[in-house]
Amino acid sequence: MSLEQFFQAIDANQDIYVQRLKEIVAIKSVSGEPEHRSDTILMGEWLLAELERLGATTKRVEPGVQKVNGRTLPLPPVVLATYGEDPAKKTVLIYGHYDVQPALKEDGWNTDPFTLTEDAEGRLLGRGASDDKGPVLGWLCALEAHQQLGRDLPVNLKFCFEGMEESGSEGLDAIIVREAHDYFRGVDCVCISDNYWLGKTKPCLTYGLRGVSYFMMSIKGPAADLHSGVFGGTVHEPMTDLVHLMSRLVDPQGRILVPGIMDQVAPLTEEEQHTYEGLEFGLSDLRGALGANTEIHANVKDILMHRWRYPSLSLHGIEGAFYAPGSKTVIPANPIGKFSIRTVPNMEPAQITQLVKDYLHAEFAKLNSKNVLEVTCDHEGRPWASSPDHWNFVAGARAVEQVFQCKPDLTREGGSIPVTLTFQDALQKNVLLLPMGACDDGAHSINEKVDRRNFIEGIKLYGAYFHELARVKTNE
Ligand SMILES: C[C@H](N)C(=O)N[C@@H](Cc1c[nH]cn1)C(=O)O
Ligand SMILES: [Zn+2]
Ligand SMILES: [Zn+2]
Repeated sequence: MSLEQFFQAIDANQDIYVQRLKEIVAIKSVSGEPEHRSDTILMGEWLLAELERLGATTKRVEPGVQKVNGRTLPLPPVVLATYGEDPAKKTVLIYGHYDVQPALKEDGWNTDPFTLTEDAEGRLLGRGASDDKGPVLGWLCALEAHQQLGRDLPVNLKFCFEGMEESGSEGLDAIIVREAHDYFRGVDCVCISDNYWLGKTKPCLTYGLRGVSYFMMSIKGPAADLHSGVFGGTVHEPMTDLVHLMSRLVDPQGRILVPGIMDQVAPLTEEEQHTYEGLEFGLSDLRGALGANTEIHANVKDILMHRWRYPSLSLHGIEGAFYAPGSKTVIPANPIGKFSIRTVPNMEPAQITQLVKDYLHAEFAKLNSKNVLEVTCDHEGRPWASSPDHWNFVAGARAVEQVFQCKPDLTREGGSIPVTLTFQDALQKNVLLLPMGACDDGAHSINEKVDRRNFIEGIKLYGAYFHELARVKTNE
């Protein structure tokens, strides 16, 4: 089949695809919120039904249960599917996630986060539009378009879609390891579309990710919240201890204050130095995505190195503290500070957790507080760094050239998709990250969007990738 015909079909169907994206953005699959667990499961079921409609053989895998604040919640299903089993064709495994980050209109969204809304610039606004419902749906649209044109897919497909990626991918690693020589037998390469272009115009292929270790720091004091007029000045206030400890984690220049962390970072090699050259990325791209001029580093190379190859520590929030409008005079009894460390090669998650715990307990001891500190690591995912020389990347680059008439940038990513390393290790196959979204999509933020252009050209890219995979020589 000429790719031109396929591209025309995607253009002709684009409104149907956008409508379908609207349908799934409306499913509030927020994995981190127990009240949306049933919606998250529903989203998994939507995918199972859609895959079956497209003629795939599906398998629903239950990862088990999760304990949240004393409640036992079922984990959303891992959706596995197979489409085509022709031994003469290569088999590519596609991974994506159907859960999303929390979103409230009151956070500052201009539109309802769960109603996909297109603005005058062709931005499709809605939670998950870019991360990761747009890409997940995109793969299925590329498959459907082939069927509508009466064309065979040039590759066999396997799918693995999970519903807990935004909450530590609980249960997934064990399933991948278990299925590596069973359901995933015969897989030749893996492709994940769950990150973003460096800028707004040029596509990229991605060969590295940072890991993430997510911490909860609880300070327990009085049995219940207190009246600050009655008790203020007479008790050790948990918030005072917590805010002090949180201020000891990272300085305003982004330097991590926990001793020993930077010692583990892989040294910078001459070869790596060159990977920051010639990329289509400038300060204006960063500022555009930030919506501000608040960058720490002055030049592009430093910015990218601090996103890709150095760790960072971010403070996310405080649970159990007063945050509503008004001026409630309360002393919170048990606030929980949340922060995470983005990890890089050669950091070892277990050692990082120990360093953080030891440091925070030592700092807490200096306060002579009678409150009780507990530090836990909620989830940890390892960093991943690969090489873009594999034929899987060659196929990805050729697909980019077919759709965008340019060579892709080769990038690493500051975010984390811990399952990438699991696939690479358990299957012993190459993993390519092939993003659909742009740098300013606002994933995890308010007003998340995917541009109509990225969504539609992204579907073309996935189809072109299937064809280039079929064509590429495995020794290229
Ligand atoms: C890059 C990917 N789309 C993503 O957003 N991953 C999350 C994974 C995560 C880990 N803990 C919570 N979410 C991320 O990088 O934050
Ligand atoms: Zn995400
Ligand atoms: Zn994602």
